[in-house]
Amino acid sequence: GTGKVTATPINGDVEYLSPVNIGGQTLNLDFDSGSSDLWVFNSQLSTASQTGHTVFNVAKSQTLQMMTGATYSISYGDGSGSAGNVGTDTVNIGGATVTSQAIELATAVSASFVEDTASNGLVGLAFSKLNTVKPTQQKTFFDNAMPNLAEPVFTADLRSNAVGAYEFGAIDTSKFNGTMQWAAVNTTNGFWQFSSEKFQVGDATPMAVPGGQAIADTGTTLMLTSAAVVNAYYANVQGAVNDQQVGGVTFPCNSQLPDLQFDVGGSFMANVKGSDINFAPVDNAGTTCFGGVQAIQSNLQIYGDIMFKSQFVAFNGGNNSIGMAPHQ
Ligand SMILES: CC[C@H](C)[C@H](NC(=O)C[C@H](O)[C@H](CC1CCCCC1)NC(=O)CCNC(=O)[C@H](Cc1ccccc1)NC(=O)N1CCC(N)CC1)C(=O)NCc1cnc(C)nc1N
Repeated sequence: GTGKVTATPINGDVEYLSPVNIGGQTLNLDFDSGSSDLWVFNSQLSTASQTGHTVFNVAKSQTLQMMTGATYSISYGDGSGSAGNVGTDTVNIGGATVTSQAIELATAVSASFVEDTASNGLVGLAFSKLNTVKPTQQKTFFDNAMPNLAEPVFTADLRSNAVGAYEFGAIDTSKFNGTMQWAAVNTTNGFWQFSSEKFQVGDATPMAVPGGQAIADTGTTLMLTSAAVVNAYYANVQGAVNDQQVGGVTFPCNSQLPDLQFDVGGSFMANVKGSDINFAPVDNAGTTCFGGVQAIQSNLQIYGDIMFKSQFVAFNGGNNSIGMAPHQ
């Protein structure tokens, strides 16, 4: 079978939310190809933590079965996290259904999750080896769904300030231009990781990237790479400054940002449109804007939503590869 759901950008493309049906109850969740836990806001949480959220009511599901003694605890790159207990239930994502999916039921969530009332949890779509359930690690929705999918794939069609889609089991060729190009994924770290050894602005000399590895992460808002690449890119932008106050590079909102190409698997260069690198204004007047490409101190670069807004991406769990093509 196949399954398709909308991916709706929230608060200026900070994240994308999709409807998921769990035991008959529908919640808007954040699909995250950078982690492997499916966890939800639920009726076990304190009333304070539930404020403003749609929660999964554990009493109302006819099919929820608690997993005795199972717990989870996860922390994310931005310092947020959640923890709780675990059950299994039927999960239906746009028609793709798993009858006994591990559902992680938060009994504690960090403040940033409480404040982000649009999101009621995450669907982890990285590799199951990263799942945090103890004592028995659980499988992701994609791993469980794969045997019944028409093709062992899911795709991310994320749009700038417009509704896009996640699809399981098929690659909709009407959603991208030209031929999709593929690269091998290294699953050692549990991420959708591929080699990405260089960047290029226009027809300037390509810039090498130390470590030369990247992950495709729908759960990260920005595109995070080496400081050297960031500085070389914004050297092309009049008035760009590294503003510690704001926490990264800003520039005049009316700047003409150049496109940025990045290497995928050493086999092709994919393009990020300059317009997608203008992430958002930092001031009310909208004169100074925050860059979508920012520096990270890590030998693993993180290509987040900024990249997905320029590239239609296919994740192939059958042969562990990643496909990219410019959006239609
Ligand atoms: C099993 C763990 C799993 C693999 C985990 N994976 C990740 O952290 C990557 C994953 O994709 C997570 C998924 C996020 C988590 C927060 C909620 C939204 C989804 N991504 C990140 O943490 C990347 C950094 N965060 C982000 O990109 C958040 C995402 C967000 C969006 C909306 C609301 C709130 C947060 N957005 C921002 O920081 N910004 C948006 C606004 C802008 N003005 C600034 C940048 C990990 O590596 N954890 C190890 C880890 C733990 N602790 C730390 C400190 N670092 C770590 N790497």
